[in-house]
Amino acid sequence: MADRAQETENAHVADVIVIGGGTGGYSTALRAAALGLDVVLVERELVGGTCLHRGCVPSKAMLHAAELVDGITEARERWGVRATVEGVDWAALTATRDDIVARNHRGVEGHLAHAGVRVVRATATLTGPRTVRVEPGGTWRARRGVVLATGSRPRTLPGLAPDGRRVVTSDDALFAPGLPGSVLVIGGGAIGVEYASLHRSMGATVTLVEAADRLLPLEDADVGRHVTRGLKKRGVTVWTGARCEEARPYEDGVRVTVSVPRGEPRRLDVERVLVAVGRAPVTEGLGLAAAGLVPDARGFVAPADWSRLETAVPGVHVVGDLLPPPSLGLAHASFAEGLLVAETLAGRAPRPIDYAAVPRVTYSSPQTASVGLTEEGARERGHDVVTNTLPLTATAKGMVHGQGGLVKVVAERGAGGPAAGAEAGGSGARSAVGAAGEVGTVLGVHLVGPHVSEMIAEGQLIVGWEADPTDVAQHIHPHPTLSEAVGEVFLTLAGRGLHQH
Ligand SMILES: Cc1cc2nc3c(=O)[nH]c(=O)nc-3n(C[C@H](O)[C@H](O)[C@H](O)COP(=O)(O)OP(=O)(O)OC[C@H]3O[C@@H](n4cnc5c(N)ncnc54)[C@H](O)[C@@H]3O)c2cc1C
Ligand SMILES: NC(=O)c1ccc[n+]([C@@H]2O[C@H](COP(=O)([O-])OP(=O)(O)OC[C@H]3O[C@@H](n4cnc5c(N)ncnc54)[C@H](O)[C@@H]3O)[C@@H](O)[C@H]2O)c1
Repeated sequence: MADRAQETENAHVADVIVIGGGTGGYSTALRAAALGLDVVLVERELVGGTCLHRGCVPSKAMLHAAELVDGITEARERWGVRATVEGVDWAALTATRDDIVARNHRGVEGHLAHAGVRVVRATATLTGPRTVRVEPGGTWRARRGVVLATGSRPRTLPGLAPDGRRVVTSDDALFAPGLPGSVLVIGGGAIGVEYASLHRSMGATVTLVEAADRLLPLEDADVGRHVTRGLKKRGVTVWTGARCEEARPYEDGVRVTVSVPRGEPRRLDVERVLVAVGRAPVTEGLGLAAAGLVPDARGFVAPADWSRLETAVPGVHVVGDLLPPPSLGLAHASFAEGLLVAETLAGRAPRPIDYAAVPRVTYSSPQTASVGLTEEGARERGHDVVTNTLPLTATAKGMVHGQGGLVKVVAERGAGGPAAGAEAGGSGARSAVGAAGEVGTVLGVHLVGPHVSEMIAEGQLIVGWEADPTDVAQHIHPHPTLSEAVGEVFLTLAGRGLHQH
C-alpha cells in the first residue's frame, strides 16, 4: 500500500490517460486534446491499431486489387475486351498495400502530434481507477479520467493453434509470403466472407464453413442468401450449418474433416486454414481488478452508463472492441465512441450513440451494406413489419454491372391500413405495399451488390433521421445509377412505384 501511495505521489499527471492507440483510443485522444484537455496516449505497438495495421485498411487494399482482377475477367467474358490476368505480382501488390498503411500511419501520428497528444510507446497497466503504470515510463495519474481502448484479438479454435503458415488468423493471413492455392475458411462472418472472396478472386480454391444456417448470420436473411448465391456462382464452396471437426496440419498443408447438416462428413486437403470465428476483447495484464473493474462473462468491459460509456467506476470509460454489444466491433463505431467519451470528459453532454443506426458493410464480391433492423429482428422486437425488395438488375445500371444484388427496406406498417401481402412484380421485384400511408417508420435498409458500401450513406440518413418514406420518395435519384433502385423502392413504399408493381 505504501509503495502504491509513493508511486502515485511521484506520478506524471495528465487530464486524460488513454490506453490503446487504435481507432477508439486515438479518436478519443484527438477530440479530448481539441477540447483543451491534456492527454497522454499509451500504445504498446503502433498507433492506428488493428484497423490500420491488420484490419480494415490492408484488407480493403487487397480487396480493391481483387476487384480489379474480377474486372479483367468480366471485361473479357462480358464485354469482348481482349485481356487476361497473366498473374499477380504479390510483392508489387503488397508494396502498394503497405505504402497505403504507412502513409495513413504517418497521418495518424501527425494528427496526434499536431493536437499536442503525448504518445508513449509502452504497455499500460491500471494500478487504481485513476492511476496507470506505464512500462517503460513510470506512473501516470489522470485528473479527469482513464479511457480503456485495448481492442480485440482473433479468437481461435481448440486443437487448431495458428502457426502463421498453414493455420492462420486474419492477423497473419495477409502477411504470409503469398496467397495459397487452396484455403478452408472457418467462419462466415465479415472476415470469413471478405477473405473467402479475396482468395477466390486471386485464383484460390476456396471452401467456406459457417456454423450458423447462413453466411453473415447477423445480417438480414435475404442478404445472407444473396451473398451465399453470389459466392457459389464465383466458385466458392459454401457449407452452412457445418463445423470443422478435425484439422491435421502436415508439411505442405492441412487435412480437414467438416461435418455438414446432411450426408457424410467431408474430408479435404488444403494448403491453408483461415480461422475467422470472431474476436475476443484484450484485457490480460490490463489490471482491471486494481481499478475495481470486472469484465463480463465474455471478457468485455461493459459500461454502467452507455450514454457516457462510463464503467461502474467513475472516471473510467471504455471505447471500441472492448465494449460488448450493442457496440459493433467496427472502426467507425469506435470513432463515434471516442468522440463521445472525449466530449463527456471535457464536461459536455454529447448525444448517446444510436447503435441501431450504425452502418455495417462487408467488402466482398458481392458486397453488402446495411443499417438498422433486419426483417427477423424487427419482428422479434414486436414491430408490425412491411418490406419491399427490388433486385438491382431491375435498373439499367444494375444490368450494366450484371452482378445481381438487391435493395430491401424494412419498415413499420403505417396507420393507413393493412399492406398487401408480398407479391412478385414484373421485374422480379417483391413489394409488400400498395398505397401511400400504409408505411410508417423505416426500420432497416439492406443492400447487396456493386458499390453498395458507398450507397448506404443514404439509408443511414433515412434510418437515423426516421424519415417518412413519402418524403424520401420525393427525392429524385439520378438516372442511370444503382441508387435509383433505392429511389424506386421508396416510390413504391409511398404508393407511387414507377417500375415496380
Ligand atoms: C481483418 C479485419 C478487417 C476489418 N475490417 C473492418 C472494416 O472494414 N470496417 C470496420 O469498421 N471495421 C473493421 N474491422 C474491425 C476494426 O478493425 C475494429 O473494430 C477496430 O480496430 C477496433 O478499434 P479499437 O481501438 O477498439 O482496438 P484496436 O484497433 O485493436 O486497438 C487497440 C490497441 O491497444 C493496444 N493495447 C492493447 N493493450 C494495451 C496495453 N495494455 N497498453 C498499451 N497498449 C495496449 C494495442 O496494441 C492496439 O494497438 C476489421 C477487423 C479485422 C480484424
Ligand atoms: N467490413 C467490416 O466492417 C469488417 C470486416 C472484417 C471484420 N470486421 C469486424 O471484425 C470482427 C470479427 O469478425 P469475424 O468475421 O471474425 O467475426 P463474426 O463474429 O462476425 O463472425 C464469426 C462467424 O464465425 C462463425 N463460427 C464461430 N465458430 C465457428 C465454428 N467453430 N465453425 C464454423 N463457424 C463458426 C459464427 O457463427 C460467425 O458467423 C467483427 O466485429 C466484425 O464486424 C468488420
